[in-house]
Amino acid sequence: MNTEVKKILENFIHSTLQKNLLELGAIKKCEIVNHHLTINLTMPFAWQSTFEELKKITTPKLLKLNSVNEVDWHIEYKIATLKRANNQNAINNIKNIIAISSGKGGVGKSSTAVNLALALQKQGAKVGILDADIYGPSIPTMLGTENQQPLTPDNKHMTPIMAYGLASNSIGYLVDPNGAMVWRGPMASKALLQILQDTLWPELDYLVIDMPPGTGDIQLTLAQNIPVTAAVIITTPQDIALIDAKKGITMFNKVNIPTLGIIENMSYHICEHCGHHEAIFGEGGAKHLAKQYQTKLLGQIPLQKMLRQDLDTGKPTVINHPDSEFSQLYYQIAGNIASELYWQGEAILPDIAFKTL
Ligand SMILES: Nc1ncnc2c1ncn2[C@@H]1O[C@H](COP(=O)(O)OP(=O)(O)OP(=O)(O)O)[C@@H](O)[C@H]1O
Repeated sequence: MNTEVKKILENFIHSTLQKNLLELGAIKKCEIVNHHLTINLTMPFAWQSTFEELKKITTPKLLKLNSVNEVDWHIEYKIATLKRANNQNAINNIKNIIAISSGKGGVGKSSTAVNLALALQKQGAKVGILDADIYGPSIPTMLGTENQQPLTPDNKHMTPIMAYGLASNSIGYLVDPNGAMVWRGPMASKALLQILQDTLWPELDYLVIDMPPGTGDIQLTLAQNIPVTAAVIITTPQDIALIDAKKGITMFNKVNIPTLGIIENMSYHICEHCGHHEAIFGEGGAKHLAKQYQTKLLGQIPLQKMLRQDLDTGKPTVINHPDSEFSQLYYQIAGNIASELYWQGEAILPDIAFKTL
């Protein structure tokens, strides 16, 4: 590799990189032919927006070199399969499972889960979402798929419902909304595990699971029995939500599932008229909580009418307003999640993780 090019690539520093691109082994080709530089990268975690930054920052530097007058960038993803908590068996075709959880209902767990799943996809990954929220399965409405039902080609397995490239399954596709509310205890956790296992998931780098809110028996049984890689806790800034978020972290600790971090939703309100930011539910709580439990504050999402309106029409903001500042926030948080998962985890061979039906 040309030493000057190498130096420029080595010097690219970013919060998603704990090693530089060369140490990570991400540069698969770096070749100059007739002043034409070709750089091929292979990344083990979803990284598309940082790749765009890399190009923007380093291309002008590379073009200043005498030996280069054109730069051609390529990226491909071979997302690493990371060791699951408690060495559980993998679900067929799924590399990594991320549980999105909240100690308390109504904090925006499902809204965040669906936008993050779509944002992970935009970051270059193959993604699915499982709505395990038995109390109020809202993902079908948020994806605009509430009138669809999974097919059962062999009367045992289900084909997931595809929406915006996401593979989804939900208890909401299978029972009517009123029926879902009466599910209790072992029956609910058993049904959810069955949905997870009996869905014919396509090959997925990440499956996002929208967990039922709370920290009771159902949540504990699920956390224990799903081969989760790591959990993310959603909270709002109110004291009451933060107290419950603590219970969530404690629950995951109890079953040895690492908490990747906390996302604070409805963090502040942006005035539609003057753009003023107001922390109506209080300030600093999630940051303090993350510090106290030695985990990260992965991001803060404002209270914003557009986020709710987009979900109500079945087109989450990441799809309906992909260039908005709110979508940028979701991309950033998704990038943080993918990189944190990789750096905190231990890569294992995918063929060990995969089992056949
Ligand atoms: N940042 C936000 N700005 C505006 N509205 C939001 C925001 N986050 C969530 N909402 C709205 O708040 C309501 C509750 O959100 P959501 O269903 O995601 O919460 P939840 O924690 O999953 O709830 P439950 O525990 O009942 O399943 C929804 O109408 C959603 O559109």
